Order: sequence, then C-alpha cells, then structure tokens
Amino acid sequence: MELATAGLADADDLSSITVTVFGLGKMGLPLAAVLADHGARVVGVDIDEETVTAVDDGHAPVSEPGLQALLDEYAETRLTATTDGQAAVADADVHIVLVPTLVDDASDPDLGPVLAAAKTIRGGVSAGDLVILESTVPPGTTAGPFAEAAEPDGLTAGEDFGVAHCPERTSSGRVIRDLTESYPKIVGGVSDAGTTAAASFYRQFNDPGVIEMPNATAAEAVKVFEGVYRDVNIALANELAKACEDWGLDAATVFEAANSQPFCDIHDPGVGVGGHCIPVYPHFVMNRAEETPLLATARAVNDGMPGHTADITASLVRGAGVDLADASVLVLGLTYRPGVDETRFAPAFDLVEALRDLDVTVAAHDPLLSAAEIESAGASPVTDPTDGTWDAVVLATGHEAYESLDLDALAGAMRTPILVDGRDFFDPADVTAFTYACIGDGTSEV
Ligand SMILES: NC(=O)C1=CN([C@@H]2O[C@H](COP(=O)(O)OP(=O)(O)OC[C@H]3O[C@@H](n4cnc5c(N)ncnc54)[C@H](O)[C@@H]3O)[C@@H](O)[C@H]2O)C=CC1
Ligand SMILES: CC(=O)N[C@@H]1[C@@H](OP(=O)(O)OP(=O)(O)OC[C@H]2O[C@@H](n3ccc(=O)[nH]c3=O)[C@H](O)[C@@H]2O)O[C@H](C(=O)O)[C@@H](O)[C@@H]1O
Repeated sequence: MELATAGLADADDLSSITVTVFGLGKMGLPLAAVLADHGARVVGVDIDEETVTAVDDGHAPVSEPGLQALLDEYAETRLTATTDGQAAVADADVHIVLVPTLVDDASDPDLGPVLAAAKTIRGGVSAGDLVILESTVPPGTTAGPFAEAAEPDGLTAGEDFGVAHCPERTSSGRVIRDLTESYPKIVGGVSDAGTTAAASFYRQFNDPGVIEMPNATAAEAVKVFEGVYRDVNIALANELAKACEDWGLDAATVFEAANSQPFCDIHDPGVGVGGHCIPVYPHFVMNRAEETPLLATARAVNDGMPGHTADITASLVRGAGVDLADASVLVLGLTYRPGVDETRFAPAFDLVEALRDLDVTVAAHDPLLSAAEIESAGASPVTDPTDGTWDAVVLATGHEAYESLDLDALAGAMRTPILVDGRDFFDPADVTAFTYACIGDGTSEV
C-alpha cells in the first residue's frame, strides 16, 4: 500500500497534504493551527456549529497561549472549519480524531464520540489515506472498534489505508509548545505501514521526534499508563501526607528530603485530583483488567481528599466555637489546575459539596470563572475575597492571583480568621494572622 504521506519523509514541510482534524477543542484546535503553521492545508471538523463558526471567523473559542496568533495568520486560508466531516475527509489525505473520551455513570469508557468520528471518516476515506486516533482510549480500541467503524465497504483498515494511534500527550496551558518541542510523539499503527506513515508525519513538526511502538495497542497503553502513574503517585502522596498529619510532621519537608534520593519522586498532596484526564484514565485499565486493586484504591484515596479537607475545615471552625450551621466558608480557586479555566472533575467542586453537606454556607472566588460557573458549583460567587466576614477560607487551587492576596486585609475582615491551605501554597511566615492548617502539614493546626 502506498500512502499519501509517503513523500513526507523527504519533504521540507506538510504543504503536500491536506489534513482533517476532528474535534476543535482544547487539544484539537491548537493541533490544527500547528499543522497549518507547518504548511498543511487543514480542515477542522466539529459537531458544534458555534465552534466551527468561531474558528472560520478566526476567533479561538478556547484559550491557549499562542493559539489566537496562529488563527490570525491562517484562518480562512490554510485553516478552515466545517461540520461536514464526510466531505472534508473525501478531500483530504490524513484524518486525525481528537474528540473527548470520558467515562459514563458506571465508570465505563464512553467511546461514543470517537466511534461517531470514525463512522464519519468511513463516509469519505480513500485508499492510501492515513487515519490517526489521538484521543486517549482503552488499549485495543484503535485496532478494534475504531478501525472497524472507519472501514468502508471494499477497503480494509491497515491494508488499503493506514490506521494508527498517536496519543496526545500535551498539557493545557502549554499545548503549542508541547506539540512541537517538548517530548517524542508516540506512534503505533494497526499495520507497520501505518506506523511508518504516522512517524513521517509527526517528524515534520515535532522536534524531539517519535517513538515507534510495535502496534497501536502498545501506543494506547503508553498514554493510559502515564495517567495511571500520575494518579497512583498522587494518591501515595496524599496517603503519606495524612500519616504526616497524624505524626505531627510536615509532609513537604519529609518529601523534599526523601526526593533527594534519585529513585524517589513523591508527588504533591492536596485537595484532590481533577481534570478530565487523570481521574478518568485509570478506569480504562480498571474496566478491562480483572485485578487492579491498586488503581481502585488510588482513585478512592484521591476522591477522599475533598472530604478530608472539609473535615479539617469543620474541625477548626467548631474549635473556634462557631456552630457549622452558622458558619460561612470561602473557597479560593475552583478550576482543577491553576491558570486553566477547566472545571471538569475539579476537586474544589466536591469540596464545596462536602462543606455544604456539613451544613456550612459556602462562597467561592475564582479569577478564571464567571459568576454563573461559580454558582454551578453550589457556591455564592465572590469578587473580592477580602470583602467578607468568613469563618474560614480554604485555598483549593493556587491561581497566580492569590500570590498578591492581601492576607492581612483578609484576616482582618473575617469573623474567625481560619485559613486552610489545600495546596501548600502560602508561606507559613505570611499567615501568622490566621489559625492556619495545611494539608499534609502536621506541624500546622491540622
Ligand atoms: N485537555 C487535556 O488536558 C488533554 C486531553 N487529552 C485527550 O484529548 C482528547 C480531546 O480532549 P479535549 O480537546 O480536551 O476535549 P474538548 O472537550 O476540549 O474538545 C472536544 C471537541 O470535540 C468535539 N466533538 C465531539 N464529538 C465530535 C465528533 N463526533 N466529531 C467532531 N467533533 C466532535 C466537541 O464539540 C469539542 O469541540 C480526549 O481524548 C482527552 O483525553 C490528551 C491530553 C491532554
Ligand atoms: C504528568 C502530567 O503533567 N500530565 C498531564 C495531565 O495534565 P493535567 O492537566 O491533568 O495535569 P496534572 O498536573 O496531572 O493534574 C491533575 C490533577 O492532579 C492534581 N495534582 C497534580 C500533581 C500533584 O503532584 N498533585 C496533585 O494533586 C492537580 O491539582 C490536578 O487537579 O494529563 C494530560 C492527559 O493525560 O490528558 C497529559 O497530557 C498531561 O501531560
């Protein structure tokens, strides 16, 4: 099989090919823009008409450093968008799927969007094309249901057209840099031709090159294992942090010293693990493997951290002589990670719920969210954290803005100045006006 990408190994750029990118979200739109920047003609495909209109008009509907500048340069020329995926595929050589993969209410992987995109590709794919699945998926998906859904009558996936899994490894906030210069791209084809073609494609724009895996399933496992590693290691940090609280030790001090040994890399404890990646990916293994007690335990430990933080807060409020039913608590930072306006699976939302379950009245502040988004967490929106007679303030997400928070003004306005630091964010020397507790710091009031 001669793929349309065959000449890329010797080409200067991607100007010989047309690429469709399915899913113009936080990951897909930056990828589409980077491909245009490397010479490809790119047609972005999305089921959301507002997204398509915004991209076609040159407006980035997601915020990512460097993205708007690329849209300013390439929208309406090399980069266009459409909801008609089938027509776009018929006119292109490489098709990349970067749509969401989540889990359903029973924590089973939801492959609906991935398979819907594959079926659209089936309507337009030609012999010699290359179909790439970048969405994170349970191992076995690309060679199994994905290839099957993308295969039209008369063509065999892996034989007549290439199919590969090349997971997206970038992080929100640094996607464009990660796509081009941070680490190797993992590629694994359903057949060797798919691996080779995908490798030539990504070498054109990812400076650190590629790692060719034996097959698509191995490439899927790489990505899922990276996420599992993160989740399990954060759970370990959280569990050890709670032990430090019991022993009157400061986990940060202990971890730092332990991590001076090169084989030790204890992560950061905190309010919990959020985002639609790390809390989700373990289920892609737990769902398929019969015996994964460690993964399930890690999930449970991390899911328990918002409740643990709420319990610490409640105990300090009670200790100050305030009845929980009369207490009002301010949560600082609701997004799942500092500087990223994403709230899916954000542990701060669970913290708000846990505090409300204890009868506490909860307000929240987040410099990246609207009042409506804050209300959707179940908290009253606050624009100035120092303007309230709170009984406790809990930092859940360490946004940069909180570095300049006027702590004296905050303490001065509060009814009972209690500060619970969920991310080891504050310098203890700066918080002497508060009764101060830090997750994992048994030398504070924890
Ligand atoms: N957000 C992150 O930090 C990272 C995400 N990933 C993976 O990347 C994938 C995409 O994630 P995001 O870009 O964050 O998602 P997102 O939710 O920001 O965007 C997904 C886009 O796909 C569109 N879409 C849904 N079904 C479609 C279909 N059938 N055809 C065309 N478009 C469709 C949606 O309308 C939306 O615009 C997921 O598998 C995720 O696990 C990987 C690394 C990091
Ligand atoms: C190791 C790593 O940084 N992985 C990235 C990760 O991105 P994500 O934005 O989910 O970031 P993250 O730093 O793992 O944070 C996830 C959650 O875990 C929490 N967290 C993180 C590190 C830590 O030591 N302790 C901790 O509690 C964060 O507060 C956050 O709520 O997941 C992405 C993904 O897999 O989709 C992946 O592409 C990214 O490379």
